Amino acid sequence: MCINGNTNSPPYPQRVNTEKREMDHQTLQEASTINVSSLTCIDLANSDLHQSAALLKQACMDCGYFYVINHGVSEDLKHEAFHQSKKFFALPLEDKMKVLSNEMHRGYSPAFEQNQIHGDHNKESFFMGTESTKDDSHGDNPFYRPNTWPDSDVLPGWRTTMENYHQEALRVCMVIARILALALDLDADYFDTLERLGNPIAYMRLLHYEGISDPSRGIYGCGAHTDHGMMTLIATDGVMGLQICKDKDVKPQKWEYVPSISGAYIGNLGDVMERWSNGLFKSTLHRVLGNGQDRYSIPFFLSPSHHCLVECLPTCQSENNLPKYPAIKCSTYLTQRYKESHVDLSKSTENRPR
Ligand SMILES: O=C(O)CCC(=O)C(=O)O
Ligand SMILES: [Fe+2]
Repeated sequence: MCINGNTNSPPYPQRVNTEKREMDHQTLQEASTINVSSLTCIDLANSDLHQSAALLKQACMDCGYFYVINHGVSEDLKHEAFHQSKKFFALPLEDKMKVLSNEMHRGYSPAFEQNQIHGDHNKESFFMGTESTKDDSHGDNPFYRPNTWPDSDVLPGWRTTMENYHQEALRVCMVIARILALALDLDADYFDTLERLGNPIAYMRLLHYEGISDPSRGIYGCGAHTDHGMMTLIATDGVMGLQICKDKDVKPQKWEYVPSISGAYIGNLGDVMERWSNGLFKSTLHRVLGNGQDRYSIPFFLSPSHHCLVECLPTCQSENNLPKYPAIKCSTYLTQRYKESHVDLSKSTENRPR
């Protein structure tokens, strides 16, 4: 399941046990027909960055999905984030509705939100972004706003846990961004500039899937989509559900499960990265199926700064390979993609990138 290309490391120790646990978890009827994807492991402790870059490049050209190990996020913090997430979703609906998603799309969204166009989504979620006030340098920009938090009397420590986790996930993404730069024949710090990842748009979403999907009726945990930003870092509670479709044009579509590996993140690229790389790196179609049991996950979505001009990277074009996508400001692109994937019931012009 995990192809660990780092020949200096021992095989990833959790591999066998985790696979068994995942298969125990999945309760779908036809286990023998389940396709499970093999993904590359990127080891962030590998000091040979060029070796990691070569591995990541192959993974990004193939499907843009990979595992991330030795990322340095403590298991305690991750565990605490899931624990607090479960506590929030276990609150009575009326308590959760007190932090209903605001016009900035931060806060709680109940299951079967009525504005998604890729099927009904049988999941509830809580969205938060980089904490920012109107008075700081971002002014009125909708991508940088204050978050909505549950009452600290009801959930003590909740906000601190989520802010710490957000900060750690961002740190990991910044490390991956350096390896991505090398994989694209750029300097390692190419994405680190103020315009690119200096003030990134960094959202995190707590998700609770309620277990039931019925694709024949258009009901999914999460319908087929690509992520809009640069990259996503996903932690799950280990319950199977995430599937990828490497070639969306092949009919019938072939879906492969991406199992979680204990201690590892699942990383994937989004559409901004596909545009930047002129289509060399893939933003792959994915969805989540319910399999009869609750599932919790925490995806973290990284996009460049709102004013970053997303245009074909210098190393991804030539006389024979001209830019395929017009240059576009990051905030314009994310707003446009959000509108395309949601029916505007709220009349809100603001954005919530995925
Ligand atoms: O829950 C997951 O595993 C993936 C969620 C996802 O794809 C998304 O929220 O964009
Ligand atoms: Fe996604």
